[in-house]
Amino acid sequence: MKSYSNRKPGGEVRAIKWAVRNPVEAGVPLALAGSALQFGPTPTGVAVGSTTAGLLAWYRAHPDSFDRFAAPHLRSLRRRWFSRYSGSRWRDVTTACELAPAHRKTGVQQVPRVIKVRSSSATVDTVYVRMVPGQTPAQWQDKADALTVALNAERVGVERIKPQVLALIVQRRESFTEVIEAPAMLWDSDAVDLSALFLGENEFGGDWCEPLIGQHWLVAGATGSGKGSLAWGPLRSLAPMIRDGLVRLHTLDPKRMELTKAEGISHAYASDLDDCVSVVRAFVEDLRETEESLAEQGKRKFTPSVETPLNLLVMDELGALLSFGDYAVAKELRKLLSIVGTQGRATGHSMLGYVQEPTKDTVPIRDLFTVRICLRVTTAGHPDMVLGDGARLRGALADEIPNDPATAGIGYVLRPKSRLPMRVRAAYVDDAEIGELISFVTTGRAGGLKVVA
Ligand SMILES: Nc1ncnc2c1ncn2[C@@H]1O[C@H](COP(=O)(O)OP(=O)(O)OP(=O)(O)O)[C@@H](O)[C@H]1O
Repeated sequence: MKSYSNRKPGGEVRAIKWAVRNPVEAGVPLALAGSALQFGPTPTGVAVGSTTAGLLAWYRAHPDSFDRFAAPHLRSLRRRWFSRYSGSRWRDVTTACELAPAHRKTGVQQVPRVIKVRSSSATVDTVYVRMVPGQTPAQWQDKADALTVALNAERVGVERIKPQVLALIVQRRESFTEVIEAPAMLWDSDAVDLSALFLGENEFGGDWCEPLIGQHWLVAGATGSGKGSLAWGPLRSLAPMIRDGLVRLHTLDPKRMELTKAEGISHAYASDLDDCVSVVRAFVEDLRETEESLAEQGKRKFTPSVETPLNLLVMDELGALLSFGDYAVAKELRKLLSIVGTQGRATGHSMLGYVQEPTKDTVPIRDLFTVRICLRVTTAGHPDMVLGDGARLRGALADEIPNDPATAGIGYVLRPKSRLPMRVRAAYVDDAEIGELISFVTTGRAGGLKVVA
C-alpha cells in the first residue's frame, strides 16, 4: 500500500489497539478503576487484599496445586511485563540482534511484536513473536546465539508457529551443574516402590521418579547422551527384587555394548539377532501363560510374586532390532512387541527400550511406550517424536543440549497429569556401581557402601 504520511497513529488509537490485543492486562486495571469509582476505594482495596491473601494462603498451604495451576499464569504475567520481553528492553534486545530493522521508505524502526509469553516452568519461557514483514524464522535462527546473550539466557531455540509468527523457547538457566549420585540399593524388596522408581532429579530440585509397574519406557538419546544411566539406575533401584526373583530381566543387547554386564543377572540374555527373537518369543509365551493363570485365579490386578514376577524386557539399540537388521526378524519383533505393548500391562510384562534415533522408521512401535524420556538428541524434530507434538515448543529443548559429557544424563520427560515437559537429570551409575549391583544380586550381599538397610 502506498504510504502518504510518516506520522504514527495517535497515542489514544495505539492504546485502544493495545487494549484489544491484551484484554486481561487492560481489563484488570480498568475493572479496578471502575470498582473504585462505583464502590469506593476501601471495598476495592479489601477485595484486592483478600485475593492476594487467598493466593498467598494457597501458595503456602498447597504447593502442588499452586505450582500446577496458578504459578504458570502468574509467572507468565510477570515475565511478560517485567522482563526483557517488554517495552524498551525488548526493543534493545531486538536492535542488538539486528532483528528490528528500519522501514525501507519511512526509516521508522520496526520492532517485532511480542504476542504472548508462557512460562510453564520456572526455567523456561516460550515467547511468541510476530516478525517484522519480510523476516523469516531462519534469520531468527541465525541470531539464536546473539539472542541468548541479549536475553541473558542459557539457551534459545526458535520454532515457526505460522506465517509471520514464531516462538522463542528461552531456557533461562541450567538447573543441573552437578552429577547426581547413583540410586541407593535397598535391602528389602518390600521397600521398593514400583509406582515411583527413583531415576534422578528434576529441575525443581526434587526426586525424579517414574512408575514402572504396568508401564513401558522409551529412552531416546544420541550417542553419549547418558542412556546407560537410565538402564543401570532403575536396575539398582530394583536390586533386591531382582535378587529375590520378584523381577526377572530379559535382556537384548544386539551391539554387545551397554548391557553385556547384565548377562549374569538376567533370566534370559541375547545379543545375536535370532537369539533376540527367541527371547522375545519366550517372553510373549510367558505373557500368555500368565494371562491364563491370572484368569483362572480370577485375579484382575497384577502383584509381583515369585510365581508371577514382574518381567522386564530390556532392549538396547531398538534401531538395530527393529529396522536396521534382517527384514523378517524386524517384522516378527515388531509384531511380538506390539503384543507386549498392548497386553503386558495386566500380566506384569514391561518393556524398557533404548534408541538413538526416535523416528517412526526406526521405532515403528513408538506409540506403545507409556513413559518416554528424551535425552540429548541431534535434530529439532526429535523431542516432539519422543514426547509428543508441541513438546519442544513448551520447552523440551533436547536438541540444544550440548554434546558434552558435562551435560550427559540431562533430558526431558512430560510431567505427570500435564503435557508440560520437565527438565531432569539421571543419576549417574559408574562401572564400580554396576559391579556393586551385580555382586549384590548374584551373591545376595552388598558389594559396596550405597546399600540402605
Ligand atoms: N547421568 C549422568 N550424569 C553425568 N554424566 C553422565 C551421566 N550419564 C553418562 N554420563 C557421562 O557420559 C558418558 C556417556 O554416557 P553413556 O555411555 O551412558 O551414553 P550412551 O547414551 O549410552 O551412549 P551410546 O549410545 O554411545 O552407548 C559417560 O561415560 C559419562 O562420562
